[in-house]
Amino acid sequence: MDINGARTLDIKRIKLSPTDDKPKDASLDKNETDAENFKADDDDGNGTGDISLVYKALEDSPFELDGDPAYGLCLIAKRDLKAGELLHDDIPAFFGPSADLVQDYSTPLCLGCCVVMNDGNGENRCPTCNWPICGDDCDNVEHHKANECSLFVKHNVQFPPNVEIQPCYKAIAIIRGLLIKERNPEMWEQLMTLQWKTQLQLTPFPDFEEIKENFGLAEFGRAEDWTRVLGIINVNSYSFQRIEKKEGSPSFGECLFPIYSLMCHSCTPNCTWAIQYSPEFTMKVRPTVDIKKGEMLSVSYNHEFSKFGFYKRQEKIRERAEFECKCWRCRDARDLGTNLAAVKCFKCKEGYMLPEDASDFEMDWKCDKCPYVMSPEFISSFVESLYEQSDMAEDEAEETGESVVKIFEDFIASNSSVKVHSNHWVIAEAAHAIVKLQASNLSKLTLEELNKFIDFCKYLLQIKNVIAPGFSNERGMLHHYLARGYYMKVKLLLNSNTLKATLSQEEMESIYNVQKYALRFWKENPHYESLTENYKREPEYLMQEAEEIKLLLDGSDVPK
Ligand SMILES: C[S@@+](CC[C@H](N)C(=O)[O-])C[C@H]1O[C@@H](n2cnc3c(N)ncnc32)[C@H](O)[C@@H]1O
Repeated sequence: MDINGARTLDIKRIKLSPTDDKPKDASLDKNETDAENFKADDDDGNGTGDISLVYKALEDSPFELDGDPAYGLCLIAKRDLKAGELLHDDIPAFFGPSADLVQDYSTPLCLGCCVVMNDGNGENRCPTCNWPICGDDCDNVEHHKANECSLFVKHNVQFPPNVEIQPCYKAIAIIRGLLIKERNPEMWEQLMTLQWKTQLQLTPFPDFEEIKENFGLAEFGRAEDWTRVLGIINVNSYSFQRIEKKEGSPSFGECLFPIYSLMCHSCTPNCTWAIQYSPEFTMKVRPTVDIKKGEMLSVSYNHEFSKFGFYKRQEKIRERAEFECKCWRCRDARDLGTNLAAVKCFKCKEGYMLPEDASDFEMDWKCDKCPYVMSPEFISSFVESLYEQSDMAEDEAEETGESVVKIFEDFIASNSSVKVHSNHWVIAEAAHAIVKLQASNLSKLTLEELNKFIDFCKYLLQIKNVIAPGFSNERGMLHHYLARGYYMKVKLLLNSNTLKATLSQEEMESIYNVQKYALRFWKENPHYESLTENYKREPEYLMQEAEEIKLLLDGSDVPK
């Protein structure tokens, strides 16, 4: 029985009791969701709003609501979806600046566009309420005026209030959420369908009576509504950090999207997302691979999660998102066969150690060649110390005068297949660091260095092909680096008149194909429109370089 049972019963929201079902997120088997497992209950933080409003909001979209014992509510494809096609645009119900990365009130965030106000505009204030607004030309000043501005004037809330900057800005987002209650009761009711407590509930809610009092807003809203809106933000909001279109300072914010809040996370997602610049902060989502009708849509809630092997990743997700990830990759200790977490056996030094059952976080790790077992805590601290070692590469380079790239290469040589699997995430991270360091310096590399750079890109791609398939940012960026590395190699060979003797026509064609793929990635990337002019130069170089390779393929000369 699927969630439609809930719709016909017209219950408010569904609670899914955990079961032993192991659904495939790539294709949810509706028969696996059991009507007996659904019950309306708000105690554990599931929403209680009117779910029919969600169905209504989804009417024109290419996906629909479903439920699953492991994930809770989720979105599934209503029809086959093509990789790269743009899905439904979601406009935030509300958004707010996020002060997690700023120190104190000396660099406030603009209440309009969320930009960090530094020396140039740090003193600018809204003429009505005297709170920070970056300037008269702020794209989003109207959002501030329509929300907290008159409330602050009415209650004489002065900037800065008697709370630290992080809870202060969180309170602004909450206030904006609370104002929806009167302004748009239907949207409020829809927001109330959203999950508002994390599965693990590791962080207690603050005392909102006290915060309201300190803020000078003791009379505004009920403390339980403040708590509920904070919970909704914690579980569902998407954050952004970037350089706004106007050059200079970064902007930090978080947005609450009424539809995409229902999308679940996967460590090998089938969609990618981006938030456009202010004033709209529209969320764009595209499938990275073809998705079949009935399959669940998934994104990565935090792009950082994916690079880790399963154990470290699970730890991060528990700590940061406060749930136990049940995605198909997290149900496989071998990370879909990539062995991103596999550690060389300490005893036989032949086999690799992994737990036999990924769902049991506390299970001992076992060698695949001998009977040796080890506790996950021990393995985790061993891996952590290896990672710290590679993380010190830059400091070591500064101390010894050696090149950082050489230090990373030595780290890989002495640990890959020796202490950990050659695909282990600490090795892949070191290779990634080399690629990133050299990518901005390609024209200075020798042929030998370029060949190594190309090999590192290919090594990383064979991992990403599995854990981030299709038009993922990871694969797109790696194709971009690879294409640029190939181009520089062709240039070097051309300059030494050895091109024809070194690369066959077939190899040149495959270089051109990598360039075309990298260009397609840029064209279909939802992040592209959010790039500043500086970043847009990268795909422009790529385009010129692809034209040159095409000329060579056609037998024409290109400028040396
Ligand atoms: C943004 S909400 C997604 C919608 C949510 N499932 C619901 O029922 O409203 C995020 C929450 O969904 C659940 N969730 C999302 N992805 C999951 C995953 N891969 N494994 C387990 N739970 C997941 C977690 O409880 C998480 O806190």
